[in-house]
Amino acid sequence: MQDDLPNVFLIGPMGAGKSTIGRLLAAELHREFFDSDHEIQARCGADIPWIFDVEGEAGFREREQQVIGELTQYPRVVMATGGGAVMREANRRALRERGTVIYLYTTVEQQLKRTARDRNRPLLQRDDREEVLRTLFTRRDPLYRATADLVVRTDRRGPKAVVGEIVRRVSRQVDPLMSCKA
Ligand SMILES: Nc1ncnc2c1ncn2[C@@H]1O[C@H](COP(=O)(O)OP(=O)(O)OP(=O)(O)O)[C@@H](O)[C@H]1O
Ligand SMILES: O=C(O)C1=C[C@@H](O)[C@@H](O)[C@H](O)C1
Ligand SMILES: [Mg+2]
Repeated sequence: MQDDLPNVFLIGPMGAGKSTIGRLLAAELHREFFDSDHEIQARCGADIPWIFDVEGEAGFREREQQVIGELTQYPRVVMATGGGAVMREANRRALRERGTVIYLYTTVEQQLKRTARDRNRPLLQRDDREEVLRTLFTRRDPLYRATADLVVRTDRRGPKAVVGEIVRRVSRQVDPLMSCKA
């Protein structure tokens, strides 16, 4: 596998597949994998619902900015971010300046299916989940697009096929002639 690729940062909404695809992509590229949500929980010694309960969403966003600010400085990593990471300008800037940013796009219908039984996403622990996801999509989709170098759909194919597309498209960005090679 080509070894001169930049850091790869995955952004997108809850259930887009950032954590799932990020882990597979890192294995494919022989890169270290970080997940900012996991890192926040490990450092805090508590899960995300607990942080939201005790510190509020604002407390969680502070922790998230700290973690993204640090992890984006590592070389040669793949990092999955949380769905709301793009809400802060400092995060958008760190991601854009320090790697290739990929927006994993999916539909609200897929998000609903993929997060149906989950209890670890505090923003979705309510009856009007569909409305919440649609509101977040309207607010955040322009920010995902403004931050990303590439948009990759995850609603029509499984994680392995998505990883294949990411590797092909990121490689092409690094070496545009690759698309002409056999
Ligand atoms: N391309 C895909 N096709 C089908 N299912 C998928 C795909 N990608 C992820 N999933 C499934 O969707 C669920 C949510 O995926 P994942 O946790 O990776 O999302 P996420 O983007 O990291 O969400 P969050 O922002 O909340 O951390 C998982 O059960 C995963 O197996
Ligand atoms: O979309 C969001 O705001 C969130 C997504 C998750 O990845 C977590 O970062 C947290 O549940 C908040
Ligand atoms: Mg995740």
